[in-house]
Amino acid sequence: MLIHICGIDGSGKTTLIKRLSQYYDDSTCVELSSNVEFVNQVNEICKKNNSNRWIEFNNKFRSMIWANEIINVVPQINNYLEQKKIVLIDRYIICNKIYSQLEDDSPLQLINFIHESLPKPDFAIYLNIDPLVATERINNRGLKRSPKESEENLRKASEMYKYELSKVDYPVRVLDASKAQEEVFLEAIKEIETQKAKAYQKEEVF
Ligand SMILES: Nc1ncnc2c1ncn2[C@@H]1O[C@H](COP(=O)(O)OP(=O)(O)OP(=O)(O)O)[C@@H](O)[C@H]1O
Ligand SMILES: Cc1cn([C@H]2C[C@H](O)[C@@H](COP(=O)(O)O)O2)c(=O)[nH]c1=O
Repeated sequence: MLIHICGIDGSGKTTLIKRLSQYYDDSTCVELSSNVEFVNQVNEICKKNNSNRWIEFNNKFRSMIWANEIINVVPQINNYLEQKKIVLIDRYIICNKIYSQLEDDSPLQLINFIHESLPKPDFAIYLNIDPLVATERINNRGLKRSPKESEENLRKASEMYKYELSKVDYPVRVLDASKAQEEVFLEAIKEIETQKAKAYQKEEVF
């Protein structure tokens, strides 16, 4: 079962995925990390030249780097799905679609073609949060903020998530991510159990 945990930055995706993967023995989280070395090197080179990757790479190019990350984890996802694991993933199709259009809303056909070739999530959990609350959390985290975490971008991404998720042909459960971590976690479990029961019923029929 492939579950896409999504939401704007600071909505609590990493926190929730970590808890769910500890709770479910038969789960695994798929991390996108194959280009990390490349991105770090680009950052270093840019820094030496008083620049940064957001100046040097346009939005579409950065999105292709992340699309490539997704392509690279597909064999891993398929392998886990064959083993009947619960696969938890963040930064998947919808996320890539949104960030590819955040600063430049012209569509990039290639991104859509890539997305069509990827394993479809069985369902998504959307962590809904006011961008202001997300901003506070990001600030409290104490890490350097990426340009895409500006309040304006969070607001835009929040609207885009709602629009994109309204178009998908798989179930989407919207959770109130401003609630306490424990509550969000329990509601996510409830949803996973519901979807597991439905999937089980389907298997029984066929
Ligand atoms: N329900 C919650 N209530 C309060 N704080 C939370 C909650 N969930 C997560 N946090 C805190 O908010 C911060 C952001 O959470 P987290 O890193 O999980 O979000 P994220 O969606 O993965 O962000 P990003 O996309 O930027 O990586 C962390 O400091 C985390 O401890
Ligand atoms: C463009 C884009 C970004 N992301 C996510 C992945 C990383 O956490 C950050 C960093 O992005 P940056 O543009 O390189 O600063 O954003 C993503 O998931 N999908 C994308 O298309």
